[in-house]
Amino acid sequence: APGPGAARHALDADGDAAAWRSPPVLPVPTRPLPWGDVNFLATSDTHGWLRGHQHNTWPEPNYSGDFGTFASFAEHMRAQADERGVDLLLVDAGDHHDGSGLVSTSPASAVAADNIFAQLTYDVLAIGNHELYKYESALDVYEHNQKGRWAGRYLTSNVNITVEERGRAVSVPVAERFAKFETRQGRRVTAFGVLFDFKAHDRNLTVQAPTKLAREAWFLDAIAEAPDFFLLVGHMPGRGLTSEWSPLFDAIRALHPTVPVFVFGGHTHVRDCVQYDDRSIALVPGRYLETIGFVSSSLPGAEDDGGALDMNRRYLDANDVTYQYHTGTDEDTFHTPVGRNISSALAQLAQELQIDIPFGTVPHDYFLARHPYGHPRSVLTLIAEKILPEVLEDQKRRGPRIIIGNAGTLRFDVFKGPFDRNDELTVSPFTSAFLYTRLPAFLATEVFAEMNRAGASKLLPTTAREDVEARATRIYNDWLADQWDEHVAATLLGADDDALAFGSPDKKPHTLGYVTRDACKGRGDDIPHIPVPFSRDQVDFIMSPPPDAPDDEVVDVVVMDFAMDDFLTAVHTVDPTSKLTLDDFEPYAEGTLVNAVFGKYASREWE
Ligand SMILES: O=c1ccn([C@@H]2O[C@H](COP(=O)(O)O)[C@@H](O)[C@H]2O)c(=O)[nH]1
Repeated sequence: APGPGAARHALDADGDAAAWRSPPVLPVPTRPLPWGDVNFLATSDTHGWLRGHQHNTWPEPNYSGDFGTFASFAEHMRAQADERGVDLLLVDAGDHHDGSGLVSTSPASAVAADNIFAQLTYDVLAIGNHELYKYESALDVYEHNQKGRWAGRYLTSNVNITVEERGRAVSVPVAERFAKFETRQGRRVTAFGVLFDFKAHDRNLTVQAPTKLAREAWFLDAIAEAPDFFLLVGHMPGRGLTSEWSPLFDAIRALHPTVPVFVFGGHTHVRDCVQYDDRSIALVPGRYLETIGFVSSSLPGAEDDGGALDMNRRYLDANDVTYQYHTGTDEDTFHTPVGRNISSALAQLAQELQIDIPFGTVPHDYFLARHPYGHPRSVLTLIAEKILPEVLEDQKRRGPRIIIGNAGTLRFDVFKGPFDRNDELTVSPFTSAFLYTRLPAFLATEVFAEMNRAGASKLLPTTAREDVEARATRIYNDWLADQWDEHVAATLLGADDDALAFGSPDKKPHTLGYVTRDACKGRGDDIPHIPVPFSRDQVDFIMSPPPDAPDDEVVDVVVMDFAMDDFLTAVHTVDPTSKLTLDDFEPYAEGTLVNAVFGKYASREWE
């Protein structure tokens, strides 16, 4: 049976009552978790998906558990850990903001959603880049931390905020810089919370590069004494050339060659795992409350020979079938009071925000990345060719125009069936506005091509590493593309997907989902899946169809404000003599933000 969230749109998939009567059947896990002396449950990049995934188009049902059922799961897991005499810690690597109606309706709704999030006790949390695009978001984290929302466990080792204290502006850590605490089994932990060297943050916020953090006197002081293990939670990738963990890890290893180090990353939205050495493990637990990461490890005994520890990981699909299998519970015994409270608080918040009222009914699925840009069922094509040209209206400017925006503003698929404000904010949560200038049509088209050639600058975790696979969206897309290409190649070769079948024909995958290849031993995915189709032909920027005007005609060129710096850079690359600056732009369709264009279109075209 699907989780509670799946029911809401049970009519969506086929638009008839049959879908309601036969909700998707989820596969049951078959491998118990490999518990160790210390165990972790990890989330990251939840982006407000606290009500779980509510549509029936696959692979959505895999992720139908809401944050309340996750809380019930975590509580049962904690109780199991106590019974076994081992530790279980909960960690989260940031990016709570931007992504659903709960967190993206307004700053106040994001605060309310985070207050519900905080009903589940976490051991360590870190901040993400989406908490820093707007000063107010970071200020909220700062103020609620001061009021004890996360009980001293929200760690911002390298992120400061400028606030007013006694009439003076001072730069202070957004929350705690580090934490030292004891687990329930009495193990001493030293923990940090780190963000990658993020540049696109708002004013009055500071992010220190992890390389610099690793040289800070306070950091060296904090790691001087050996704990039973180090816990590094942070919003950055776990491995590859992009990994920014190495300076911190190296600083720890220089002092403590054998103390276990557990790293929990995020930002890239992938499932990933690597061991830096045989006493450390780094895990990235996906995105959007789709995946719960599980890590377990043996710990050195009294007579430590310094040898390898037994470290394991598992990626759990976030649904009630998974949760009940791994806790030996059933529908009657699974839900805990905290879990139920969280689920009903989320439902009540959604009701108050009025995000479940449909604008219209989508005739068929549109996918963010299953089709190439230009395909009629691509969300990118939909917004560029249909939605923006139709709903972006400026009463004073009726002439020909070209509209350019960043594809990163679009975050999810649009599914067949009722389309409501929650769906709208899910696909496009950002409050980007539109500005226009006047340029020859051919120049705008060339600038658009140059923007895609250069790529979106704001995706770079570090500007110094432009030439590597450092773009978070690219890492996620490449990960999906590799899964799909491998599946297609295997199918063409006539292989029977044995690699995915967990060695047994009756366990052959039959549902779409993630098929993870990472750098840790054994199989990470709890459930074997068939990968989701993916097209590599994606773009960083989208453009409306050029107007029916001569190439050299000067037209309105409308640009989404978030893409403005990349637009101006591209203008000066294409035409080095251009003097165009931001001052040459005026507001266009004032008051229309990108997070409201889908709803407008749905009310008109999908009613
Ligand atoms: O106002 C905004 C803020 C961000 N974006 C885009 O979001 C992604 C980054 O998101 P991650 O979840 O951290 O990967 C990037 O594509 C930004 O361009 C935006 O469009 N508008």
